[in-house]
Amino acid sequence: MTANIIDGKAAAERLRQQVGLEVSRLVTEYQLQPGLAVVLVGDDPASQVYVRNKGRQTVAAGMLSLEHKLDVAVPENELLALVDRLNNDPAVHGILVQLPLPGHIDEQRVLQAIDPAKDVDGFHPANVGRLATGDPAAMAPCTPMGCTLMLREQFDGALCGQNALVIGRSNIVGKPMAQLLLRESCTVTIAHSRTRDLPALCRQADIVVAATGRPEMVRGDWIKPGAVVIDVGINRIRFEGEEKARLVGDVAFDEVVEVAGATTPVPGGVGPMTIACLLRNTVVAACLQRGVSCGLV
Ligand SMILES: Nc1nc2c(c(=O)[nH]1)N[C@@H](CN(C=O)c1ccc(C(=O)N[C@@H](CCC(=O)O)C(=O)O)cc1)CN2
Repeated sequence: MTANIIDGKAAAERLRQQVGLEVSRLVTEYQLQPGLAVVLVGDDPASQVYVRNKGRQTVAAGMLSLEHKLDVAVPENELLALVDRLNNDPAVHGILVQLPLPGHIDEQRVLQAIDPAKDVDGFHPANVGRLATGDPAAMAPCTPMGCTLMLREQFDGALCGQNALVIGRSNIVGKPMAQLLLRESCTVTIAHSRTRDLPALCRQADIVVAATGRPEMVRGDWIKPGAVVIDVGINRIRFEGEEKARLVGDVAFDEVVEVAGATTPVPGGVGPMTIACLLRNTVVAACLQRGVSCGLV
C-alpha cells in the first residue's frame, strides 16, 4: 500500500479562500475589518520568516496586519506594556506573540497578559480551560486546529470512535490536539517520553499525530496498515555529505508512506495550515468581539 499524501499547501489555500470571502462579507455588511497584531522579539531567522508570512497572508485575506518587532534585549515590562496597548486597541482583534521568546522573558507571564478574547493562539489559560470544557467559543491553538481540519477531510467528517494516538504532551501541540480529537469523539491516548512500548501502542491507532520533536522517530513498522499519520515535526538536519540542512518531520516518511492510508509530508503538510488557522481564528475573534455571527465556525 502507498499512502495518500495529504497536501497541506492546498488545504491551507482552500481555508484562506474561505477566510477571504468571510472578511469581504464582514467589511460589506458590518464595516468590520479584522485586525491581527503580531509581536516578534529578537532576530531568530525561522521566526522572522513565519512572522513575515503571517503578515503577507493577513493582508492577502483583506485583513489589517500590524507587526511589532522588538529588540532581543527588550525588558519584559516593555513587552507587557505593548501587549496592554494592543489589548486596548479597537482595531486589533487578534494578538500573537511569536514563540520562542528570549530566555530573560517569562513566556507564561506574557501569554497570560493577552486579553483571552484576542488570544488567537489559544494559549491563554482561559482558552485552554474553555477548550477542555468543550466551550464552542474557545480559541484553539493553530497547529492542532490545522491537524484536526485535515483529519476531518481524510475521514469525511467521520472521526467519531477512531482510536487516536497523540505522541507528545506540549501545551502548544500535544495537549490541545488531544482535546480537539476528544471533541471529535475520538478515543484519545496521549503518549510521551516515559510511555512504555510506544510501537505497540502506535500499532493500535487509526490516527497517529506525531509531535515528539525527535527527527524520524515514528517508524513504518509502528503503523497499522491504513492508519492516518499526521507529522507535526519540523527538524532541520544536516545529513553527512550534504551542504544544506534538510527539513524532516518526526515521522520516517519513506517507511510510513508504504504502510499508512494517508500521511502528511514535511514540509508542505501541517506547517502551512498553522498560518491559515491563525487567519481563521482572527476572523472568529473579530466576530465574537463585535457580537456578529461568523461563517467560519
Ligand atoms: N505564537 C506562536 N509561536 C509559534 C507557533 C505558533 O503557532 N504560535 N508555531 C511555530 C511556528 N509557526 C508559526 O508561528 C510555523 C511553523 C512552520 C510553518 C510552516 O509553514 N512550515 C513549513 C516549512 C517552513 C520552513 O522551511 O521552515 C512547512 O512545514 O511546510 C508555519 C508556521 C513556533 N512558534
